[in-house]
Amino acid sequence: LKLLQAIWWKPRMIEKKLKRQGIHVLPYKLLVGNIKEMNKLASEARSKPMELSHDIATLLNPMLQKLAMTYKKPIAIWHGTVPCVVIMNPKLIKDIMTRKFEFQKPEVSPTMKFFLKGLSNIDGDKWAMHRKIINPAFHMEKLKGMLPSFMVCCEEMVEKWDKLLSSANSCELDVLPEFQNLTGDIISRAAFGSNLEEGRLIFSLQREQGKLLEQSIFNFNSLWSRLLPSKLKELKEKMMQNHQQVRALLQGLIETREKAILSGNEYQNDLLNLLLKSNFNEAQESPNLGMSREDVIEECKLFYFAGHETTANLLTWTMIVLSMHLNWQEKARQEVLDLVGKNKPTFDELNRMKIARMILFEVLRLYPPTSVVRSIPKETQLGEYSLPAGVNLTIPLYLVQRDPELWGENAMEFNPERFSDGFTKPFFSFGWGPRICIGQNFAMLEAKLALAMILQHFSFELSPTYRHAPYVALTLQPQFGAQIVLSKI
Ligand code: HEM
Repeated sequence: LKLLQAIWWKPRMIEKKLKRQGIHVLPYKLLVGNIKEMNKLASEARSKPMELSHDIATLLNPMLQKLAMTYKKPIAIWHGTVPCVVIMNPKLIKDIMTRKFEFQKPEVSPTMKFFLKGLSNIDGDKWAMHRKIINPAFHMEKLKGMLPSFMVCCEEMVEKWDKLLSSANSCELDVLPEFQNLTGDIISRAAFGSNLEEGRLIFSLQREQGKLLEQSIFNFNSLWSRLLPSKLKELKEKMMQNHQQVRALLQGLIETREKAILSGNEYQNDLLNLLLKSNFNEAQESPNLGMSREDVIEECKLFYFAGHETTANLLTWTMIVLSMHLNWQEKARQEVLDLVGKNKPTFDELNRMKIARMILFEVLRLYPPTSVVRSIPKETQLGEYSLPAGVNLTIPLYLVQRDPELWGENAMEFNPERFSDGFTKPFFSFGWGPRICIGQNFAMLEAKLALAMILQHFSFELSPTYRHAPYVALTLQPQFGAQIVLSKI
């Protein structure tokens, strides 16, 4: 009876409640919901070659795109037995993202829950305390102190690319793995600058952990693996080994740093140090406040997951888009050369790079690395809708930020001028409200620096081997890589 209730009766009841409020609900299909047909339509769309355009929603999720264009109100689709209400209205989106205690992070698989416990996956008072402690580490003046670390990593990448061009005028390069290495290295240095070797080891283990987690989600969702759990068990054992190794390394680092802070022996201002100092200050106010050592370990691990792939994708799409729009590549290069010539850009000079900033925001509008999802543990009012408990809310940023009603008839076009006066339209690529991305200034600074240094040294265009195929694999990536032809300037 319980099973029947979960897979048939409850979905039926929710469907009725949603329909009564004028929400268009796709018919519920026992157990699988609409996932199967959604995936089928997406793989059909992907099997055809796509022209070089920014109209990518038809490729990412053709079913959702059609529904969103047909029904201007919220619609609901089924992820298995879970109803997902798709929200496109910016007023409702801001409301959801502002009411942080009512609209919470959704339940993830038990494996994800065990291995990812940091800021982005916690709620309530614990989240508020962690956010307060971590915030100071990402303040602008702290980021300014991290710029030399960012610079070293970018210089290493530019030197490597220079060497590739030492015997030829141009060369082809898939920039996606290049930027994954760059942002991984930057976050290692920024987080554990004074213990770089351990930092790199921690993050290479985290990288492997990320891949295993991705596989575990796939396996967890597949019915066969749940019936034959040996594959899942193997994955979990490997993940557990990595988890313990990372924990031991971080514990050692934290103990040494804590001793140094207490004895007044300052380390340089990397993220770990800033976090520990802020935690000490919090604990001094009251012994009940402050994060435990376990919490600090989890937050350090999260920096890597949250900050590495997202920024690598931003840089990758920027290279692709600037190869499609050579006039903007030239404008951005001119700005960099006018401001700094071939010198290393300073923090203030980077802040003055307006065209680079406009380009990065326009790329983030069209190619947001993630979408946002929330759950509601109890019946909740949202605008005119009363949403029943158990419903998830999905905000597909790649659709919202292409909506012609919000962004104008030319919403599909790449036009960085939209951001010449800052944010005049609803822009959610870094989230919104109290849970807005804590690392957004960090990401923008590293992306701007990397872009400026690339523009100083190279011109680039798309390789004939590049196939435009945006694809969601946890984050939005080019499915077959980002092959670019680089030439030296
Ligand atoms: C282009 C790069 C990035 C993008 C597009 C991005 C996007 C986002 C978005 C959309 C959220 C909100 C998710 C939600 O509300 O469900 C978020 C949260 C978060 N991001 Fe980023 N992010 C980027 C880079 C970074 C970096 C570099 C770091 C750290 C070094 C970082 C750390 C975090 C953390 C810890 C959260 C959780 C905040 C909270 O829940 O309070 N992100 N990010």
